[in-house]
Amino acid sequence: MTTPAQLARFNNLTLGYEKHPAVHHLSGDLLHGDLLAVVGPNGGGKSTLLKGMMAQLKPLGGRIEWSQPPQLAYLPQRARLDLDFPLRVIDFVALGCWPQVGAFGGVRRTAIQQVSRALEQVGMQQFEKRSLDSLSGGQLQRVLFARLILEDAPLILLDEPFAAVDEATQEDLMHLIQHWHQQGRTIIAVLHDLQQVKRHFPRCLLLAREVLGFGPTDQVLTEDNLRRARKMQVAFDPLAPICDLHLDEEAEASHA
Ligand SMILES: Nc1ncnc2c1ncn2[C@@H]1O[C@H](COP(=O)(O)OP(=O)(O)OP(=O)(O)O)[C@@H](O)[C@H]1O
Repeated sequence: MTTPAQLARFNNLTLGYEKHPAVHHLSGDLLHGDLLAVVGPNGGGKSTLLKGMMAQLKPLGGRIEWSQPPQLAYLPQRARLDLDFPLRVIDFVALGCWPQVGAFGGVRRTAIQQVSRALEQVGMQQFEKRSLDSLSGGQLQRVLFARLILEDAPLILLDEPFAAVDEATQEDLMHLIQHWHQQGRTIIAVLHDLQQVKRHFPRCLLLAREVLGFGPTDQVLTEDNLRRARKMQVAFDPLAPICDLHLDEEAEASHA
């Protein structure tokens, strides 16, 4: 059961691949209107957690209890995106409002102004007619954020939104995230810049397969916790012992 303040509850959640946990026994709450950073070493399970939240991965153990079915928008890691095709910026961003306007007809009529406004918000109004594959990395990231604006989701998951993005672009995109937060949306961002997390994110999850801290950022990003995070061996090891819980049975029970 969740309380009204909770959007979701991680209940002893274990996620992984071929029964080897990548996120191990996570418990804690995601609150409505949270601005939560997920930090930790490479391979620590941050992207895996987002995949679990999107139900792309079924829990090996435990569960995520949602207060209501989640309506979410997702920004994947840029390295995982293959946008090397000649789609125009305007058409790509318009895909963000596909669910509202339906597949046929309406896009041009109803969405064109919204698309222009979103591109203006990210400073890309001059680029409407350009093809995606002609954009620089930072410009592409702005366009991806414009599409998130159109998706208009109450829960937004961002996987390394500032990777390989210059300072000015980071600042602009951070403003947009703060704007979303002020609108009452819930935002979870996977980040590596701890100073940025301390400055802008009130809550934080430190993940190195195990949960090393989950709560107010100043209580999570302590020297002690960060030292422990650095020491964690988080490489995926196919020979590592499988979690000693009866994971299958537990997952079965949680889905019953
Ligand atoms: N499809 C997969 N099959 C097997 N193992 C995987 C798969 N995807 C991820 N892993 C492993 O799960 C572990 C967690 O990966 P994940 O991508 O969640 O880490 P991360 O914290 O997001 O890392 P990074 O900071 O490097 O992006 C890693 O050891 C990774 O190799």
